[in-house]
Amino acid sequence: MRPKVIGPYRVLETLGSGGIGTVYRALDSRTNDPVALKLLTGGPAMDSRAARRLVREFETLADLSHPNVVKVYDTGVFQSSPFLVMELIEGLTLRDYLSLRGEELLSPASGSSGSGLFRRSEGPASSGGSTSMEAVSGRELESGEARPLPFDLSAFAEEAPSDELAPSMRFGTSGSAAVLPVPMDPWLGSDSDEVDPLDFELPYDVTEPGTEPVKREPAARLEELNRPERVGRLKDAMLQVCEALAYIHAHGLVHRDLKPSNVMVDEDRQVRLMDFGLAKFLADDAGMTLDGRMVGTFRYMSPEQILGEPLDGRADLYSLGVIIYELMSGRPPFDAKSPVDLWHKVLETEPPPLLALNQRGDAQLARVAHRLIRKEPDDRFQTAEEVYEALSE
Ligand SMILES: Nc1ncnc2c1ncn2[C@@H]1O[C@H](COP(=O)(O)OP(=O)(O)OP(=O)(O)O)[C@@H](O)[C@H]1O
Repeated sequence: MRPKVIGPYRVLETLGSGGIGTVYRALDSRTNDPVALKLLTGGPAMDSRAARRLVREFETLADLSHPNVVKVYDTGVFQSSPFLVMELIEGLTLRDYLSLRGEELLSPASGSSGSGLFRRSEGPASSGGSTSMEAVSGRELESGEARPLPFDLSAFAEEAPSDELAPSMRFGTSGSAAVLPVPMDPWLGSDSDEVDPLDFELPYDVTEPGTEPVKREPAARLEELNRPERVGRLKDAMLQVCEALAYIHAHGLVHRDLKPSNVMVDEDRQVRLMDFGLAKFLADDAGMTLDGRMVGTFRYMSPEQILGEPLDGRADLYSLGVIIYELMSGRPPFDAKSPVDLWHKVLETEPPPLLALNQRGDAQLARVAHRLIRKEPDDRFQTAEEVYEALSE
């Protein structure tokens, strides 16, 4: 049941639930400021002493300050569960942000009250305990995590990429990507303008032993994934994630659970990295919680994280590569029915070339993604700054 009050915070509604806790919209009764409060009830069971110890570790997060990293204001313990009080982001998760289309945003339903597109309905808790939502008009967002939109959706209205991306967006002209040259080498890509995209053969024969079979999304879906405005948003969001990662890595933190739902975009299109550092605090050095559960989301985990090896920022860069790959092709580089099969694939096989899955995909993003998901950390980009540069070229 939703608590009414947690410390000095008045709980107003449930924003969502994940593997390690539930996030509430709350009000700081001392200042009347709205906040997001994450109550960690889904991690390892702990007594209040262990919770207090964890809270002391969380306090270091409050010292961090970066425009692309969600601000942590306060921490505390509620009924033996630690909680974090954060900046409330009035926005969307990355996946939902990318899936929005101009005509939906500009429809009369999307009034500034934000009540037009979706209405919240408190349903029975799903396996993850998430709040269920009901689409009132328009379509449900891609992730199925529809939530009331507290701002005018026209803030995300589609514009021609060239107008939209310059000068406020930080990537170069190549970023706006209409139809992009198809690379000579589907593994690495090439920027050659001389290759006719339509002449490109699907590289079934280039798949190496142990390579995942090429299973493409339907053409209409690929067209949607390649909408220039969407590609522009993806690139800009990735650049902002790089800035956030560079900052947290410089502060000795590894995110360990980077995935699309941990990236939020506000109405000014400013990206916030969420949940950084939590995984580390909840895990011991081998990346396991006290009850033996692995910390992190399997699909985005690097080989070294799967193997329980010591991690550095390059593990986050691997996760970033999986995110780009998935958001470009509509499917993750490795997929399996069980975690063990998935780990086997991540450790042993090569993913299909992105540009075989999505022939008209953005070659620059594809090259960056493939370099990021190399199995050996030494073979990847080594820092978030390097990724930023590669995406800005
Ligand atoms: N600071 C915030 N401001 C606004 N909404 C937030 C904030 N933090 C989280 N949320 C919302 O709450 C939802 C649940 O967040 P939570 O971090 O618990 O889950 P998750 O990231 O989906 O999964 P997991 O915790 O397993 O990584 C998010 O998807 C997001 O929509």
